[in-house]
Amino acid sequence: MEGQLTATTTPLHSHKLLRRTTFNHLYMVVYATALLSFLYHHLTTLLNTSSTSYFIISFLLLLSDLILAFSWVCTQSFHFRPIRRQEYPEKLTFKEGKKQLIPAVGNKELIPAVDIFICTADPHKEPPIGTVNTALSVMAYDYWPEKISVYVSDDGGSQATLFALMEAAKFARHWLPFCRENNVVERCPQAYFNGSFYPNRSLEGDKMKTMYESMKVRVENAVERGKIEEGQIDDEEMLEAFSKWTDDFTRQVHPTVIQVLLGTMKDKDVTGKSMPNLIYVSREKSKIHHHRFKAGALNTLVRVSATMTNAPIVLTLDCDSYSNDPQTIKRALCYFLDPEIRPTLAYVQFPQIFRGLNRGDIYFCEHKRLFIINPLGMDGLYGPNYVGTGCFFRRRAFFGSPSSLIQPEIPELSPDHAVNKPIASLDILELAHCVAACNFENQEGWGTKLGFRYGSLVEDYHTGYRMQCEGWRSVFCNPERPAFLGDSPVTLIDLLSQSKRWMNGLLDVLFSRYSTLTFGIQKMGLLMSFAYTHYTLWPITSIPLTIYAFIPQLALLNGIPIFPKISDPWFLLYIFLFIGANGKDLIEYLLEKGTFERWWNAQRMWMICGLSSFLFGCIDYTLSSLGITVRGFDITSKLQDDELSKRYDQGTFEFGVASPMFVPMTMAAIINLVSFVMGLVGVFRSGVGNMEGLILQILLSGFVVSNCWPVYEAMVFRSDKGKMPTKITLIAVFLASILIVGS
Ligand SMILES: O=c1ccn([C@@H]2O[C@H](COP(=O)(O)OP(=O)(O)O[C@H]3O[C@H](CO)[C@@H](O)[C@H](O)[C@H]3O)[C@@H](O)[C@H]2O)c(=O)[nH]1
Ligand SMILES: [Mn+2]
Repeated sequence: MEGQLTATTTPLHSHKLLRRTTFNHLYMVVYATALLSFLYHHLTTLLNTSSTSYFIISFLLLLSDLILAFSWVCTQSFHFRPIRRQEYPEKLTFKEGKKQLIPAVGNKELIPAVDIFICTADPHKEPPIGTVNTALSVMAYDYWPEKISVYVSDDGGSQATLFALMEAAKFARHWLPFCRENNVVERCPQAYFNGSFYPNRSLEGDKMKTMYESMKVRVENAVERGKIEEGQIDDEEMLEAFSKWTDDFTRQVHPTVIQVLLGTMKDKDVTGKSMPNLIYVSREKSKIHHHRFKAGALNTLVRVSATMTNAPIVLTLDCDSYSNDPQTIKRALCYFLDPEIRPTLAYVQFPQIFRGLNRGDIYFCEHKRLFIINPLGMDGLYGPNYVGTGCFFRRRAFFGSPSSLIQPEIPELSPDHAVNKPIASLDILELAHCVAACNFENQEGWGTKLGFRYGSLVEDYHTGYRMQCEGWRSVFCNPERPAFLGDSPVTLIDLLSQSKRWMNGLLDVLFSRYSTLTFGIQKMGLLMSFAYTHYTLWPITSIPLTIYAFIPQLALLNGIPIFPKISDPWFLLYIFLFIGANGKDLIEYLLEKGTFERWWNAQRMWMICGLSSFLFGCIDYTLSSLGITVRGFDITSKLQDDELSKRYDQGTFEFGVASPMFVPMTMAAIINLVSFVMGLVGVFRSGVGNMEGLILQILLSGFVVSNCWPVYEAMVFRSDKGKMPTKITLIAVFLASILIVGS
């Protein structure tokens, strides 16, 4: 369709500095001064110690505090110039026909097409019905359907996923007009039929619901059987597609499968209107070529989509992040169409927001800092980091810096190439297969200079970072109504495995030649590179967290005072630093619509991760760097069983499996309890006066104990499947006793 989008009145967006900024600056000065005096005090203590054990303890504490202090310095980047944006999609108007006069205000633009990438990788951990819902929710965007193409990348190479998308294509013919005609806001069918929107029931709605439910059953059955039998398919073309799953077709080794399920030129919905394109892509896999996980999948989609539609705007989504607002494309366009920011704008990132979190969000899946607070801060600098899903890119950004376009190996892949053949034509399909093959990337470029970057398990963070180093900028778009909703882990081990993978990926970047501390500083200056460094330091904070979880407590048990006495003025400084950091954090959390309960759980998860996923991430990274182990991308499960969901909804921690990651935290729980109790006993026996030097250590143990409540519960009081496995408890008790006796 020809036509133009115009902004009738400018501007399409605005932003303002957050009111808290002045306070932030003031706080920075005060806290930094306190921190400096604290480190000075530390150093003098260290230099004045005579005994060796005392020296070792002081040294470890100084090391911890230096790491924490540097991490604090890095976080200040987020508070330096935080901004909040607003966009006005209603100001985008549309004029049909090329010749029509367009009001001479604002900018004129041909309606940009959008290629939407959805990644899935495992039909068992990521049920295809979820992918179907995500695909349907974006196909139903309030946008010109012929301008939308949805590409689903299936790294699981699963017949069930292809089958599910075939079903989605059929259902879409009814669903899209239904949404349009009824002005449905909730365009993800599962969410619509479950949610609070469905009460306006209608005959038509009920019919849709029945249709949806029966599709769901067919899809789930297909997953269960794992194979599609001939009888289930009547379409010739589809039969041919399924025939690619020969006996030697495995997830790790198989040819490319590309199937156009809907083509906008030929397929119409039940009311006769055009449909978006829907394309299934399972790239070739072989044992000789590394597939580069998600980044590899996305680069394949960049190329395949270039041959088929080559839209200037690309949206990346994980299979679980469905669209929650049909206006989202227009919202993103408010930035992409602005001529002022356009030349360097690489991407518009929406926050990751999760559905179904329990009230207290016990595992801190919400990641309010990562997904909301910090991006607001980076937005006032060069823009937020890319978080893997819910992000609109300008295709051009995959091909070199804003000032120098890197031409890909064939002209058809270039961002300015115009596709002028129908997507299902033989030429196009042949080329699409060629660029999806494993050996296509043998040439230099992809993953280093072109497309999504390789070399880190957090391809999202790495890609956004490298683009910003090249001179690209980004925008954080955080509308009132969440644009996307996703799934989060519901068991502790899932969360920790995810977090461990992230830590591995962050270390990949920290120790690469593109390190945020060297390359980053050169390319982007201190503020931006410190913002990025804040993340690469996450795994490293396991060092101070581990030291603080054991050393002061063991010293307390041995009656060794390591912090200032109550009567010492330095005591107040310690208290101030603790309360200052936590208090500021809490205020910020509450200002961004958080609750105290969630904040408390967030700081608890920080401790838990510090003693598990951060620590094991570092170990994992070291082992694999030495070539001892091989790392992979453990996909986060998006499944939930009923009993498990019930425990999760009640806010009960799920341990259940005997993972080594639970050992250090369980040991810490035990040691802190013992030292806290012994400390209190000491105070009762000999009075506060004689224990003056140990009070801070007792308080610290008490604080850890109050955070460890779920661990005690899981060790002692629970009998359900999610309790702490006895094996872990025994190992932890054994190791903790050795530490106590040996110290
Ligand atoms: O070889 C792979 C591995 C994963 N994926 C897809 O990657 C996405 C993210 O995987 P998930 O297991 O959900 O990881 P999370 O840790 O929950 O994801 C976060 O962190 C990832 C980086 O580690 C980012 O890619 C994600 O966008 C971000 O949401 C999913 O859609 C997967 O299907 C692939 O396509 N191929
Ligand atoms: Mn995920």
